[in-house]
Amino acid sequence: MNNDRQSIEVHALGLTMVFGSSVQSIELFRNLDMVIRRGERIAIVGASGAGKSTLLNIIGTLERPTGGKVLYGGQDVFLWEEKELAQFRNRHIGFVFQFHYLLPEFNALENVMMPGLIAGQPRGEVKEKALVLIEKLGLTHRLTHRIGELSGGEQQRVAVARALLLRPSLFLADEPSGNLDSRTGRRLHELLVGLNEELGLTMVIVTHNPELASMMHRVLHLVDGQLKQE
Ligand SMILES: Nc1ncnc2c1ncn2[C@@H]1O[C@H](COP(=O)(O)OP(=O)(O)OP(=O)(O)O)[C@@H](O)[C@H]1O
Repeated sequence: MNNDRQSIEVHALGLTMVFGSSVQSIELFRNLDMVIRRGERIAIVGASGAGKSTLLNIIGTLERPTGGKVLYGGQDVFLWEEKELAQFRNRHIGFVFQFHYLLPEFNALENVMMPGLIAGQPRGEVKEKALVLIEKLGLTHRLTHRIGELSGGEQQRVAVARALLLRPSLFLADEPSGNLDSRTGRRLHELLVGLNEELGLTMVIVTHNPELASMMHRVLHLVDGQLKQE
């Protein structure tokens, strides 16, 4: 399987994030910069509440920062209309969350196909791509199982396959192994590293798991509102 989609370099510039009112507010970060180069795998670590998920959501265009910019290939994505941004996100960014948000009323195959169908691609082509990914992730025997009939590790692999369907420029994962037992978690970690090495998939992963962090090219520690390289 080739990754025919060019990865895009991503720059976060001067990010500031403040929640709350002028009376009571929490500042998560101020003037934070980050570069994600093509083909890199990066971990973001830090204490609970430091703002890791918020930072990942901003990089993934799911949340708008209070200040600063996120550039994809030089383009300031937060200048776009919400609809345009949603299309860009679906097309270019693959997201995996700790609680994967799969659709329980659909089976594994249908869940993996969903981003392709949302993007308006022909059903036959989408199905073909989904089947290749499902096989790669070792889930072929679970194709027609509904989400509730799959183990936690299988559900997480379905979420990874779904995130990869449109060959994203950037793969983001928030605690992907957070609710898995250590053996299943380890398998998922190896799978993610393999996808990076094999497909050149650029990835940023928020994790509390030291083993997963140690498998990344760079570990960035979010502390006192700044990223420090370990
Ligand atoms: N929409 C919001 N409104 C107000 N406060 C928020 C909002 N989103 C997050 N926060 C606060 O910002 C802080 C950072 O949250 P975030 O989830 O980014 O941290 P985290 O580093 O990912 O934490 P954890 O490791 O526990 O998941 C928390 O104190 C949280 O309550």
